[in-house]
Amino acid sequence: MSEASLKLDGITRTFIQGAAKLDVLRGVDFEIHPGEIVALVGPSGTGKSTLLHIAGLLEKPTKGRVLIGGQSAGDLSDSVRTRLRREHLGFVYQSHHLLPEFSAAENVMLPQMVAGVPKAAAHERALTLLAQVGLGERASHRPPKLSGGEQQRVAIVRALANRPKVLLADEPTGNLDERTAALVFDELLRLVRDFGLSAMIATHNPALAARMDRTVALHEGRLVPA
Ligand SMILES: Nc1ncnc2c1ncn2[C@@H]1O[C@H](COP(=O)(O)OP(=O)(O)OP(=O)(O)O)[C@@H](O)[C@H]1O
Repeated sequence: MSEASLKLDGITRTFIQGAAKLDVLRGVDFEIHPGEIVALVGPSGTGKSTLLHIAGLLEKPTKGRVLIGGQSAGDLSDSVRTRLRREHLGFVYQSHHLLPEFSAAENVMLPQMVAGVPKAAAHERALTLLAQVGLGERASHRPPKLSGGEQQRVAIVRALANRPKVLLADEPTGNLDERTAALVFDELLRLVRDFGLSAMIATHNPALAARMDRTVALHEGRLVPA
């Protein structure tokens, strides 16, 4: 089988709060292969967000290694790690985290410009991506003028703007009503499949989990098939 897009090797994460010690992750070993879409489930508080933050290089594990396309992130300087995150990983949160003072297109342009894409090319790509989620006519609108579903669509294409290899998403439709959530989730899956990405998506919704290629659950700090 080809090399894993994302590999977690013996990941542990312990939080210390005063005298209390909380072992949230206790040795997670896991691989996502190119093009594979994995649902991450588990009761609230089992560590799904913590695991996604570690996999997304937003947080460091207490122990263990994260390998992105075969490269171990822990061996890298902060600046190279940041570049690896920017070039290989896209992240979608439950809340859209769009900048309200910028238009939808500008929100999608920003990560590209930070990565050095010229403004005109970033604008063109933003418009192309927004059109792919039915927001071609709304590109110049600012987020407060968009519906919740539209805001989350913008957040999804923003995460894809720099052509990541792996998309990580934490309850990406968790703030939407059931019908909108189903529509936005359809679009998310369609883009991930069309672009040939790997993805790990945390969800509390069994119907959404069932639409992914496989499901893993966090149980007592480890990932187990579900
Ligand atoms: N920075 C932190 N400091 C201390 N404890 C933390 C920190 N971040 C998370 N935790 C604790 O780690 C545990 C796992 O939290 P996490 O948010 O990863 O769970 P989750 O499975 O994503 O939950 P939910 O489904 O409710 O979003 C919780 O008990 C949480 O309180």
